[in-house]
Amino acid sequence: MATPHNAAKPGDIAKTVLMPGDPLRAKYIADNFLEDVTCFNTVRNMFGYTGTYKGKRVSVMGGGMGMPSIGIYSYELYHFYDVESIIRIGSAGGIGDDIKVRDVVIGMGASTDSNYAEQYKLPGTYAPIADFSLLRKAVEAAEEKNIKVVVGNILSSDHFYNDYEKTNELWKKMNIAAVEMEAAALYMIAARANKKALCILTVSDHVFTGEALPAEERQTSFREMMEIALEIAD
Ligand SMILES: O=P(O)(O)O[C@H]1O[C@H](CO)[C@@H](O)[C@H]1O
Ligand SMILES: O=c1cc[nH]c(=O)[nH]1
Repeated sequence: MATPHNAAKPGDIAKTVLMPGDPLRAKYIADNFLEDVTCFNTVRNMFGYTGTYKGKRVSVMGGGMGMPSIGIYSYELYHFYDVESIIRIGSAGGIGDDIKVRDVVIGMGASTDSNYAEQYKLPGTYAPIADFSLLRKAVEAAEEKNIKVVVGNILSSDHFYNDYEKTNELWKKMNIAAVEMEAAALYMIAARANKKALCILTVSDHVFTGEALPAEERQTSFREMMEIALEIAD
């Protein structure tokens, strides 16, 4: 039962899928953390793998950049492949003054400048939030591993390059910790499907200070976030 974007057959994908934006980060996780790995998707090079982590069956698949992209992949995983939980693991730009490069940020809520919620025809403003059980497990796993995490409101933006330079200052006034581009849509799709989602981020650069992770450090700095996500997969 393939979809236009996923060649997996029924049963190929585990109940929990870790979803980085970059498909090569999915491959990195499969190569470095999983055992008995099989590749279930290469359509559009959006690699997807299933393997085991400490004996647990878990999948990892790229989700692409932006809400339309993660919207397609997460919708298909929830609705056509019986996936229960998607844990996005991504990079983010720091916004809060107390946020530093390499910090791990968990999106309890995901504010957005996107109109992704328009499709639901709601008579008000929807607040996209993480699944509490996944959020709690992630915080507990981080505590056990002595990893400091910031839990708060993140911004899922349609714009990596924004023409209006005051935008991030306005979001900062509302106590937004960091900016990325997918979590709000993922949280909405999960809610609508009655499934679970969480977004864990590593700060790769800071929007105001200009501090940035060197390219070669990105993979290793993302390790803590990957380990938290793998621990809570069930
Ligand atoms: O590192 P990933 O998961 O791709 O996430 C962030 O990086 C991309 C922008 O460079 C956007 O997808 C943003 O959300
Ligand atoms: O979406 C993103 C990701 C990393 N850094 C940013 O500034 N934005």
